[in-house]
Amino acid sequence: MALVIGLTGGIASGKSTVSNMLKEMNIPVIDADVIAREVVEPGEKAYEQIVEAFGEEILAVDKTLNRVKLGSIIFADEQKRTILNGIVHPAVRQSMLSQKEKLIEANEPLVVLDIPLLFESNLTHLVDKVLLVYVDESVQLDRLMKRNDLSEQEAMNRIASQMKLIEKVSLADAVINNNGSVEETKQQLLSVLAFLDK
Ligand SMILES: CC(C)(COP(=O)(O)OP(=O)(O)OC[C@H]1O[C@@H](n2cnc3c(N)ncnc32)[C@H](O)[C@@H]1O)[C@@H](O)C(=O)NCCC(=O)NCCS
Ligand SMILES: Nc1ncnc2c1ncn2[C@@H]1O[C@H](COP(=O)(O)OP(=O)(O)OP(=O)(O)O)[C@@H](O)[C@H]1O
Repeated sequence: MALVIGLTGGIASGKSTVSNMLKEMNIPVIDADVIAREVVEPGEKAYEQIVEAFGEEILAVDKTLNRVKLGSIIFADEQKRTILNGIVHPAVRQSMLSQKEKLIEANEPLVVLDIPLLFESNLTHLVDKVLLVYVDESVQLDRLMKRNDLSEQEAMNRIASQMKLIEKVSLADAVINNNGSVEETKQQLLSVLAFLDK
């Protein structure tokens, strides 16, 4: 029986950092953010729906989505975010589910689903255990502003578009505290994997 772990957290909390460690251990990771990019490529159904809903002004010159522009719209406006989610999320869910089934059929003992909005979108039924990558909000804000080159207000809008990380702690089966160094996070990951496998 495969164990399916849901890896979640908040924006810039360190999910990719942890998922890269898992990949280095040859553990398969299905990444919702990667799939969310694939399903909005030109020619895909979700791409057409987004252009219809948001207009050609959210396209770059090469006709791909201008993600910076779309992000600045949807993180500042809950209604527009709900519209985008309604277009993208069903396609992401379907693809994740079929990738998960394929890995289980291939007898992988451990499969990880990296889903930032696991709790917000009520997707816990897709996984056996939930692993949360937690950081304090001040660390999250700081890392997000630096990584995405955002103003404090823009970064705060993005954090506010998700459930607070502190509220996710009590919903998770295990928590990694990523306030410290990357090496400290790796040590926590190793202990958590041994614990979740029991
Ligand atoms: C708005 C978009 C174009 C911005 O693209 P960008 O390349 O700047 O960010 P990226 O996709 O890498 O997402 C970074 C992080 O933002 C957060 N985030 C993204 N979308 C959302 C959302 N709709 N609600 C809350 N948080 C979100 C997640 O923590 C995610 O890990 C893009 O995030 C998007 O299409 N979002 C809608 C789909 C979605 O919900 N994706 C998240 C997981 S399915
Ligand atoms: N322990 C750490 N110490 C210092 N910087 C870190 C640490 N962990 C992650 N970072 C940095 O913080 C930023 C966010 O980390 P990461 O991209 O892994 O988060 P994420 O949860 O995958 O974000 P998102 O879902 O928004 O893409 C990155 O720039 C990363 O290099």
